[in-house]
Amino acid sequence: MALHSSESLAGGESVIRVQNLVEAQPSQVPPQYIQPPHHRPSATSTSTDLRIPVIDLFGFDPDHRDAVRGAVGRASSEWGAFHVINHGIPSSLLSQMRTAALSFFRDCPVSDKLAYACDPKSFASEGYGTQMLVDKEVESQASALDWRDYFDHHTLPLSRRNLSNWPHFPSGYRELMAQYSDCMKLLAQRLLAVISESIGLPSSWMEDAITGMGGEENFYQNITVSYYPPCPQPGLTLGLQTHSDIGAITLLIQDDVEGLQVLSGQGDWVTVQSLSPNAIIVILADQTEILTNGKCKSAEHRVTTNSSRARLSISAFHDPPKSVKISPAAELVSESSPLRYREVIFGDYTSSWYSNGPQGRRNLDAIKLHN
Ligand SMILES: O=C(O)CCC(=O)C(=O)O
Ligand SMILES: [Fe+2]
Repeated sequence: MALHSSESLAGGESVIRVQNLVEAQPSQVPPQYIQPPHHRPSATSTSTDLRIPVIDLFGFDPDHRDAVRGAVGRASSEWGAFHVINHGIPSSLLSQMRTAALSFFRDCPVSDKLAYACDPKSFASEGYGTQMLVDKEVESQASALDWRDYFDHHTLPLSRRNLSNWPHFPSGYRELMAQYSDCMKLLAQRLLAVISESIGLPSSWMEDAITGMGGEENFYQNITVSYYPPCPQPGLTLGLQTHSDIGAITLLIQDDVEGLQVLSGQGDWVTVQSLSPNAIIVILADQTEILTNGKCKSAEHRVTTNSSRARLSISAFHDPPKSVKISPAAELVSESSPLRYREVIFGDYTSSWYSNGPQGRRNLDAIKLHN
């Protein structure tokens, strides 16, 4: 089965990005992007009343710590996703990052972008890509290709950071991305401390567990810029299929085009509102759910498409290294709260995720203990 149409582009590389498909102004999407009926946005229940929580962090002021801890604890167990404001990251950095990322996708010629093409044969390789890997789900037609192009940056630890792998256009992009990476790392660390405290554990607990006590060199971060071109048939497609994030905590910014949706506890899809350009969206991921024995929820989410405007988001993923073993905190396991997940090695978990496809929370469900 042909999973993506291809055409020969400058540089002789046979590859297609969604953005190139759209340039031909098709009235219909190619069949490989059409979701099976039960995955289509039109077939799933969407709530317009619900909103993910908005949490004021008060710049991590100790005088507000108790209130912030309570709000983060509630949002983590009910939603696994929330907005944060007054997080300490300058709004100018967020807007410069959005502008630079959009300019790379909009203004950089295709042939220049393809100079950074990621390796389609390896998982999570760095660079400019689109969903090309054939996971079992796409192969069996249980899902379809994402209506999305992206640029993945390996940002941390510093030993993985090589600025020459990142866009040279627009000017200053590389330095800006490096600065953004450092700021997001700091915010992730501060949020992990609040989350640890919210479940009654020492502030350093989550970060120690994720890094396997390995410190800075074991604090992994990837930053993905996602670009969702307008889609002629939004009812049939998804910008990004339903999934939960693999790692520990994702920090995301979006532009003023909505599209990200989170699944509520009641089973309705809730659109993440375009709040203020300064807000950052926090999405808790699978390893956080495992470590907290289910006290924090890994949010199931997806991205819908629209026919009029391209959408941009920037996700900073914070992950354990492949070798680290992740299992629920002994302190959170008791007779009234039995062990809910078996231990995983993070590298095994990611391999299974990439070869099976996310299928909602299937990979997390597969390690659940039913006791
Ligand atoms: O584009 C978005 O808003 C979400 C991106 C996302 O969920 C991801 O990259 O894992
Ligand atoms: Fe995600």
